Amino acid sequence: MSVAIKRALLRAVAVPFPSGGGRCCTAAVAQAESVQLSKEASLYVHWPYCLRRCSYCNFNKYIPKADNGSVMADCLQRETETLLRLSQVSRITSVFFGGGTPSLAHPSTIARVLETISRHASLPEGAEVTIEVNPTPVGRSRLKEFHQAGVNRFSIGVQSLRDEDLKLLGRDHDSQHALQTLAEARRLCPGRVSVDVMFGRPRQTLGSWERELSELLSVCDDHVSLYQLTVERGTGLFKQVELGQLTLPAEEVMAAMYHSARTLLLRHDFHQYEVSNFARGNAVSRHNLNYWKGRQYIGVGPGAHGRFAPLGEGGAVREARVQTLEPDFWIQEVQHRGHATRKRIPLATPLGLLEEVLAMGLRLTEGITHQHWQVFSPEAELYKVFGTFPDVENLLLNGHLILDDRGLRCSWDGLALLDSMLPTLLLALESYMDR
Ligand SMILES: C[S@@+](CC[C@H](N)C(=O)[O-])C[C@H]1O[C@@H](n2cnc3c(N)ncnc32)[C@H](O)[C@@H]1O
Ligand SMILES: C[S@@+](CC[C@H](N)C(=O)[O-])C[C@H]1O[C@@H](n2cnc3c(N)ncnc32)[C@H](O)[C@@H]1O
Ligand code: SF4
Repeated sequence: MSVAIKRALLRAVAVPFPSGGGRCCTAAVAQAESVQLSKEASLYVHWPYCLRRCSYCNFNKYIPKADNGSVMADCLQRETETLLRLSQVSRITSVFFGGGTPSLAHPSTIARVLETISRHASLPEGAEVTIEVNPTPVGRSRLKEFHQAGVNRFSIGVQSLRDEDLKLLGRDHDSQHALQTLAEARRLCPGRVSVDVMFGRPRQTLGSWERELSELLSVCDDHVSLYQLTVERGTGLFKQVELGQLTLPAEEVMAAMYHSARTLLLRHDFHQYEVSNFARGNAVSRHNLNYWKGRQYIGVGPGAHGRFAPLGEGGAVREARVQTLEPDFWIQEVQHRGHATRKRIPLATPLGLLEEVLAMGLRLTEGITHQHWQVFSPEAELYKVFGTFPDVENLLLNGHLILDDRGLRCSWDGLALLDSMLPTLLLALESYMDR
C-alpha cells in the first residue's frame, strides 16, 4: 500500500456495526455481502481551493489564481460520469464533498455533481450527502443553498474555540463565526452536523483543553471528530516548531488529552466508534464507515483517491486510484480524456487488500468481525492468521488486543496504541500469507 494513500486514508473517518454473532453461517453471508458490495460504492469529490493556507495543513489544496468555478464544475461532472461508467457501480450509497474548502464552491456545482450521479447510478433518497464547511461568513451564507442542492450533512471545521489559537493556526474565522455556522447548520440539518476539532495545539494545557471541549459539547450536534494536531513536514507549523518558535505539548500530555476527551465525550452520551470519531445515537458518518469497512469508493477531483474494480479491463481486480493533484493539470486531463487518474495500483494480491482491511478495520471500536474478514479472506480466518503468532499473543495477553467470537478489535486502552501495534499485526498477516 502506498504510504501517501495509507496516510490519507488513516486521516479519514467511520462507524459501529451490529456484532458479528455466531460464526456458523458467516461464509454464506460473507459471500452474499461480497457480491452486493461490488455493485455499490461511496463517492468522494475533492474541491482543491482554499482562501489561505492554514499553518499545519498538508492536504491537497491551492490558492485560486482566477475564478475557474465554471470549468471546475464541468470537469467534476465529466469525471464523475467517466468514473461511474468505468466502475460499473449501480448504486452510490453516500457522497462526500471534501477539500480544500468545498464550501467555496458554488452551490450549483454541488447540485450539478449530484444530478450527474443520479443520472448514471442510483442515489437513494436519504443517502448521506456531506459537505465540509469552513465556518466563515461565506460558508455560513451558503448553507441553505447547499441544503437545497441536496446536501443533508454538514462537517464544520471548528478546530478550536480559542481565538488566539485560531489565529496562530492561520484559520480564516474566529470562534463566533464557528458558533454561528454551527447553529445555522443544526437548524437546517438537525442531528446531522459534525464538528472537527484539533487538540495538542501549541501551548495548550490539559485543563484548558478540557474546558474548551466542554464548551464545544454544550453547543455541538451529534457528531464530533477529534484529531491530534500532527506536525507535517513542509508546513509553516513544522518550520516554527523546528526553529523553536513554538512548542507542542509533551507526548504524555497529548495522551492524557486524548484520554480525558474520550471520557468527557462518553459522559455526554457520545459513543466512540472509531479512533477519532464519536457519535450520539446513530449519527455516525456512513461515508467514512465505508472507508474503514474496506468498501468500494470512487474519488473525483484533484488528488482524490478511490478504491474500486474497473470492469472490462482484464477482470474485476480492485485498484487503488489517485487522481492528478494539481488542479490545472487535472482540468486539462479531464477535458482531454474524461478523467485524470494519475496512478492505478492493482490490489491484485490478497495480501495488499487484507493489509488495508486490517489497518482500516482496527480503527473501529467494533474492530473486524469474523464475517467482515471473511468477505475479503474466505480461506484464512482471523484465528488462524493472528491467534498463534507469538508477538500478537503478547498483545492479546496484555489486553490491548481482543480476539474472540466477535472478531479482532482493540480494547479501550489498545485503541490509543493502535499505531504501535499495527506493524506487529501486519507482520503476522504477511508471514501467514507467505506460508
Ligand atoms: C483537510 S481539512 C478540510 C476541511 C476544511 N478545509 C477545514 O479546514 O475545516 C479536514 C480536517 O483535517 C484535519 N486536519 C488537517 N490537517 C491536520 C493536521 N496537521 N493535524 C490534525 N488534523 C488535521 C482538520 O481537523 C480538518 O478539519
Ligand atoms: C479528515 S476527514 C474529516 C471528515 C469529518 N470529520 C467528518 O466526519 O465528516 C476529511 C478529509 O479527508 C480527505 N479525504 C477524505 N476522503 C478522501 C478521498 N477519497 N480522497 C482524497 N481525500 C480524501 C479530504 O481532505 C477531506 O477534507
Ligand atoms: S482550510 Fe482546511 S484544507 Fe484549507 S488549508 Fe486550512 S485546513 Fe487545509
